[in-house]
Amino acid sequence: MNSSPVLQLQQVTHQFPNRPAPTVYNLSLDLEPGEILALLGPSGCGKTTLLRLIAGFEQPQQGEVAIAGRIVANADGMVPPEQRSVGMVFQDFALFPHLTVQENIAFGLGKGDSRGQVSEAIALVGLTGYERAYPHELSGGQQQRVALARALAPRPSLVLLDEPLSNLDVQVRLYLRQEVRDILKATGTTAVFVTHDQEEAMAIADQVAVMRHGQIEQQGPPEALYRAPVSRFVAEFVTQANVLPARWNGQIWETEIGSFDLKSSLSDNFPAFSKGETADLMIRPEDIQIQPSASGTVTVGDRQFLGRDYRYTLLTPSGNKLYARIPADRTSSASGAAPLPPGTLVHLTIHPAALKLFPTTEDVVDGAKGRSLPVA
Ligand SMILES: Nc1ncnc2c1ncn2[C@@H]1O[C@H](COP(=O)(O)OP(=O)(O)OP(=O)(O)O)[C@@H](O)[C@H]1O
Repeated sequence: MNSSPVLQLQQVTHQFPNRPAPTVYNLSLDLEPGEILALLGPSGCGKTTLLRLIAGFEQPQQGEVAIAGRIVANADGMVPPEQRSVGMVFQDFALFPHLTVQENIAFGLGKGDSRGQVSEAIALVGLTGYERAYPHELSGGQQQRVALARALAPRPSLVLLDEPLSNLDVQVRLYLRQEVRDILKATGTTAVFVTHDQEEAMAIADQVAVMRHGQIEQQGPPEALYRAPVSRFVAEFVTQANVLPARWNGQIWETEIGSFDLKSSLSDNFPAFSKGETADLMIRPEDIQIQPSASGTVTVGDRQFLGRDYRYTLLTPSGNKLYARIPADRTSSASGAAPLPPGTLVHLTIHPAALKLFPTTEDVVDGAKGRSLPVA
């Protein structure tokens, strides 16, 4: 089996003429055959621009893009999109309204392609029987399946999907997530898709690349990003972790909610610290356990029922917020943990092995600002 990368980017840089800084900067990545890669990151980090560089709608000023072993773009020139063996799926479906399902799918096929490829692609996305329907006669989810069938029908080396589910209702998104993954896997398709939804990225992709300021901050399987985020940014973006300041007292890390021995959770490249220094402590919402306690210093601010679990908003003595996710089946009679009404004083239990420490940074994920907590 040929295991050379289907997609290879080497030190790719792209800057729009009217922008003060590159949108994609010195970015390298490899994608193996049959793998699905999610480009995940906040608005404006360069995800779509990177996808357009791969598709051939933008040309890099530096570096090189190769698809199926062929260089398709560098600073000297580029192969046009239609000659890259790449299928595209867009957020707005981009179907031709005056063409039927089968005509839309046949549109991208060359002369040498068979009619059988159209019916094969229609069957693949579960739309057999809808061949003669027009896009306006289909639901949003069905239209996006037509777009996926159209992208897959020519059997491209690579399929690129730009926020393919973001125009759909939440229910449709949830089942189409699984369907898209199943279809890509069934056909052994190598794919890159853009999303700013971390749950979607984790659900669909084999590899997730978290982008920030035009670079990949971390790339790996979803589990690796979740368990071992390399930075506070990745931790907050991927796990929506709580972050609070911790101070090294020479022996232990002190925080507003307790002290922790963090020897096992310090990353190898963490700089040496001296007494009194502070760092950012990451606590994942699912690693917090709460018990009602009259001597507790943290108060339940709010409680939301999310089906399988409760999401508690906890207020620290200084009034800042921490989020905890507690399984809903852990009833108060069994463990005293849930459901607790707002106003309850609680004691927190957090296993130190689940914690991570990062160098203090001000540059946090949008929307996560203002969550920092003072050290007691
Ligand atoms: N054609 C363009 N000309 C100038 N600047 C552009 C152009 N396209 C994108 N940009 C800028 O490049 C930056 C990255 O845009 P891009 O669309 O790649 O981000 P993104 O991560 O996909 O964001 P979003 O999730 O909001 O779609 C933004 O600051 C954007 O304004």
